[in-house]
Amino acid sequence: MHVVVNAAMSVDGKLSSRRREQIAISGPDDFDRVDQLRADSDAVMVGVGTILADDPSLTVDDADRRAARADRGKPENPARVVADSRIRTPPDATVLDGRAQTYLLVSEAAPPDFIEEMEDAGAYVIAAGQDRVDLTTTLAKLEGDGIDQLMVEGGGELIFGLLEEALVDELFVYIGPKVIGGRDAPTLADGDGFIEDFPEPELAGVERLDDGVVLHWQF
Ligand SMILES: NC(=O)C1=CN([C@@H]2O[C@H](COP(=O)(O)OP(=O)(O)OC[C@H]3O[C@@H](n4cnc5c(N)ncnc54)[C@H](O)[C@@H]3O)[C@@H](O)[C@H]2O)C=CC1
Ligand SMILES: Nc1nc(O)c(N)c(N[C@@H]2O[C@H](COP(=O)(O)O)[C@@H](O)[C@H]2O)n1
Repeated sequence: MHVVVNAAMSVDGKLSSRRREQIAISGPDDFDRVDQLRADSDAVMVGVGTILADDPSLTVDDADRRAARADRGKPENPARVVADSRIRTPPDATVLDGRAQTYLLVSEAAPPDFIEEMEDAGAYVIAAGQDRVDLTTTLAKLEGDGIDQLMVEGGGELIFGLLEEALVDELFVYIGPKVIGGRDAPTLADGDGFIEDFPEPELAGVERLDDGVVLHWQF
């Protein structure tokens, strides 16, 4: 499986403010680039923190891109994947609207009645890991289901979890003209942080876009 992480961050590395509400960091050209990345992917993944904060659709906006996917024999939209250890995804979340297949990755600690509720809402549930999702195992199961190209849109906890398990192949970071600040605001990679063996990706590209810049890193 090839894993591509994409996120937009402020000048000071924040994905949002301490209120964890969605903030417009990038502009229309960057959203178009992100839409193309979605269209090129078999699935788009987020953590449940992003579901609760943003309620994203994770679908492809551009009708031509959806049609091009259908011409290639693929579903119009990539599958959606949510890492949600104990199931906090609301049954009325937009990712469960039936516009694409949705996988919920949960841990063994997920309450069985919640699992049933999610399955009733149309999600395909994959469980691995004691207290939090075992990302290596669950991504391998997704690959077994035909997901070869996985795009990850955040947030910071999930991105760190993937980096920690050396599961990231590429990272696109849009840096927009805003300073958000705040010690409790989410950053690109949260979790416990590294204290040694820091991942050291190579810079593969730099592009000016909207009023900011996209950095492309390869691991
Ligand atoms: N600017 C941008 O591009 C984006 C910004 N955001 C922002 O990020 C914030 C949400 O990010 P976070 O709170 O960090 O939540 P998150 O979206 O990273 O989700 C974290 C949750 O994922 C689940 N998880 C399960 N297994 C895990 C594992 N092995 N490793 C890590 N997480 C695991 C846990 O339930 C954990 O609480 C919101 O404020 C949202 O607006 C989110 C996506 C993109
Ligand atoms: N690329 C980008 N730029 C920004 O300025 C952002 N705030 C975000 N946020 C993420 O974009 C996703 C929106 O999804 P839908 O369009 O609703 O499908 C979501 O994951 C946000 O967290 N991204």
